Amino acid sequence: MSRRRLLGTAGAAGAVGLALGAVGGATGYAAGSPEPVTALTTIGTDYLPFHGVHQPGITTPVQASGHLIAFDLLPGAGRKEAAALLRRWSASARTLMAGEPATNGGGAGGHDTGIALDAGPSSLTVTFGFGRTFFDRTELTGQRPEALDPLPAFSNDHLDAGRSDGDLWIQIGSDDALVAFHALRTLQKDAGAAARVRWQMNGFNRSPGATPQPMTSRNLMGQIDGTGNPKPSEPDYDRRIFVPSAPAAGTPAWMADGSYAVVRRIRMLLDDWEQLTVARQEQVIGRRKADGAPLTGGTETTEMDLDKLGRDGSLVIPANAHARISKPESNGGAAMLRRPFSFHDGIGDDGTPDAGLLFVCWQAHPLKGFVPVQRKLDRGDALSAFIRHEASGLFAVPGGARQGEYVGQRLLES
Ligand SMILES: C=CC1=C(C)c2cc3[nH]c(cc4nc(cc5[nH]c(cc1n2)c(C)c5CCC(=O)O)C(CCC(=O)O)=C4C)c(C)c3C=C
Ligand SMILES: [Fe+2]
Repeated sequence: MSRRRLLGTAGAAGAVGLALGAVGGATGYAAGSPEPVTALTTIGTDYLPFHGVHQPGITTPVQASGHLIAFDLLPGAGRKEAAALLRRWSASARTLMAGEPATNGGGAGGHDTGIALDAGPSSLTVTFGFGRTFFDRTELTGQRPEALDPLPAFSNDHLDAGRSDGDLWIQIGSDDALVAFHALRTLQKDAGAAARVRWQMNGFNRSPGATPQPMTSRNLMGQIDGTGNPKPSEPDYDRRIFVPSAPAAGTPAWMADGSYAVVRRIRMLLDDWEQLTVARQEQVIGRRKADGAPLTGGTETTEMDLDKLGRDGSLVIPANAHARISKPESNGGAAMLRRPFSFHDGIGDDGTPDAGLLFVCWQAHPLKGFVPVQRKLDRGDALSAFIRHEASGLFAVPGGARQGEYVGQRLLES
């Protein structure tokens, strides 16, 4: 049974999937065994469409496993080669997100590597973006959005140029690590003679089902991280995250329904952080560690009371608390959708964990999202003493590919 058929059955309804499983559909570890075959869990069957108004992987729930990868076009590769590459990448993304084997598997004879065999789509998303340098290399400078102007330098930056920026960027996410790695290998092979990897970062989040009920994920500092994100129920949700369908003057038409991704590799100084008492850690953020509730009381979803004073007359949520400073109300309304992965790359040269946050945030314009907030954080965030920004990227992520289109077609064929 092909991965596609598996999806078609199990993805349609759990009961149907179960029924087919019972009549012998091969679902992985049980294949070839005499035991009755068990249907995929919902983690395997969960499927997100490739085609749509927006690219997947922006407002879709963050997955357990992720790869961020930037490519530079190779000498001799221009607009034509870039268009062919985006066409190949889009075809692979569509195929893999549907749970089918890769058509350009890269093994001898082009067969699929088999890394994701037996698994369902597992919420795989693949998201493509263009970096500032892409536009000169492809002689599309006139189509470069001004929103791709370089990010300002911040005092807390320790940026490694080799792990920053890039002509092209891909974000891969899946709730299965093998499905995510399979997509990574396939897309790397698709790059062929057109582009080479500039940098790659691997991340993770909590697995679905690990907690008794779904909840906001924790980061490697142990904090509930994501509470203050814009909510789909809020009237300005789309406006904050996406470029309008009819972009304003100054924004090229090909960015309609697109978004801008700011990517920061943020090292956490975990040895220092873990020296703090929980009470002190909570003062740094302004929220309780156990349940993410504001220090002013309530539950995770209760609004912070920024004016509340304690018995000693000082602010309950300190003036330099991270959650206070980063609030839209403290930044002229600037807001972003944070969709990060944690990372851990072993022990660094200094003997401390090379671990932290692959901070990915999405906004309609970086000057209305990341930039003003980071400027403010840079000046007085209590968290700054415990983190270090080590790499940075800003990418224009075009709207989703409609049926029959590839991602970026409206730019590359403009
Ligand atoms: C410039 C943007 C931001 C960076 C960089 C950033 C780094 C960073 N944040 C945490 C942990 C938490 N952040 C929280 C809230 C929060 N952070 C930002 C922005 C940046 N964070 C925003 C916009 C917000 C939401 C503020 C609001 O509207 O309430 C929180 C509190 C819980 C939550 O709302 O998610 C935590 C915890 C780390 C560890 C980190 C770098 C490693
Ligand atoms: Fe934050």
